[in-house]
Amino acid sequence: MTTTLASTTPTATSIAAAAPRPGIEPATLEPAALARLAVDAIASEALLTPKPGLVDGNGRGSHDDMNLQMLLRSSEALLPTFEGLAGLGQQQLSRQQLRDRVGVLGRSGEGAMLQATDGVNTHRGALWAVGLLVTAAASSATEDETLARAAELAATADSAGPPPRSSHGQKALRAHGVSGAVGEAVAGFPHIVDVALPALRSSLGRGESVERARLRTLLALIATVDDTCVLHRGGAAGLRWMQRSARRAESAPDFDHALRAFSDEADRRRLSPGGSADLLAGAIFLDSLRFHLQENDHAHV
Ligand SMILES: CC(C)(COP(=O)(O)OP(=O)(O)OC[C@H]1O[C@@H](n2cnc3c(N)ncnc32)[C@H](O[C@H]2O[C@H](COP(=O)(O)OP(=O)(O)OP(=O)(O)O)[C@@H](O)[C@H]2O)[C@@H]1O)[C@@H](O)C(=O)NCCC(=O)NCCS
Ligand SMILES: Nc1ncnc2[nH]cnc12
Repeated sequence: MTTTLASTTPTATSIAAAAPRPGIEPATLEPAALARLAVDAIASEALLTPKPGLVDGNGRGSHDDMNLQMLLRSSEALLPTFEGLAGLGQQQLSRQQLRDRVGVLGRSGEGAMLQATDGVNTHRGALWAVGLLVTAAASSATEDETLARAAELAATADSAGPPPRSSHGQKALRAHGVSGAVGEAVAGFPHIVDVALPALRSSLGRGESVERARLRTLLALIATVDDTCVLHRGGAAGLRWMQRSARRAESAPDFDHALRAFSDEADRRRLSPGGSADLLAGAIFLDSLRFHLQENDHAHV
């Protein structure tokens, strides 16, 4: 049985009321519905405000070459790629065949993103993380299975791929010995599983708003991720400052004031936690998947 996506917007109360359940069935969602959830997750991250160093509803953060409209255009441009990835995930292919076809589609998605942004790298990391999760979710019965399949896909060599390019991430990886976007995926997205989803769900469980829960989740990620975007611009000292500031803001008595101050200072220092933003989108995607499946499930009771 396949289910199309109900056009419902999660509210704090409805999400908090939905207890985790084993045995949910992502594989019953149509590729188009999975793709819409993926794009919505990436767009929700962009719209979340205020964020330290990142583009948000207040402005460009520490990015001279991006703005919110560009990020929203870029998210929407990824819709056909996500739908194609979910379709691939549902085909009977060997692991290697699937990896190679995902690589081809992922690179063409990067092309669509760059066309929508006149060449600016807005969402390479989001396409990588959420693309793997969408592919995996299309044929998985639980959240754990989705994460395990995504990790397996990331760990499989892309035999159709070009030689690795010299990206900011590659340079940070060499200079600082961190594992970056690839290491995160191969390890099964530990920052989504152990940091982001617990932060998101515990905040929602306490009755906080969806927006507050996502801001707390972003801070929890910034405090722990070795973000190659921060390393590229600020080196090890920049990363240490970013992580310490996120921890302080997270536990400050006046959360809104502390987050605003952190955001202003990160903008001023020109530091941007783009990797944490992408992992937040991944966590929102997984959580929204669970929410919609529960909604659909309840509708059938
Ligand atoms: C395998 C790929 C990820 C490519 O690998 P590559 O080594 O080229 O990529 P990296 O640079 O290492 O990382 C890619 C992006 O991942 C985000 N990221 C950073 N750290 C982490 C982390 N610890 N965990 C998870 N994710 C992380 C980050 O993306 C965000 O930052 C982008 C802006 O970055 P950049 O342009 O470098 O920096 P700016 O500050 O904007 O530049 P300046 O203004 O200073 O000039 C932004 O896009 C955010 O998304 C990293 O950039 C993968 O892409 C790949 O192989 N693709 C091939 C196709 C494929 O197989 N796809 C499969 C799935 S679809
Ligand atoms: N909100 C954002 N601002 C800048 N870069 C990003 N990469 C992913 N999300 C981003």
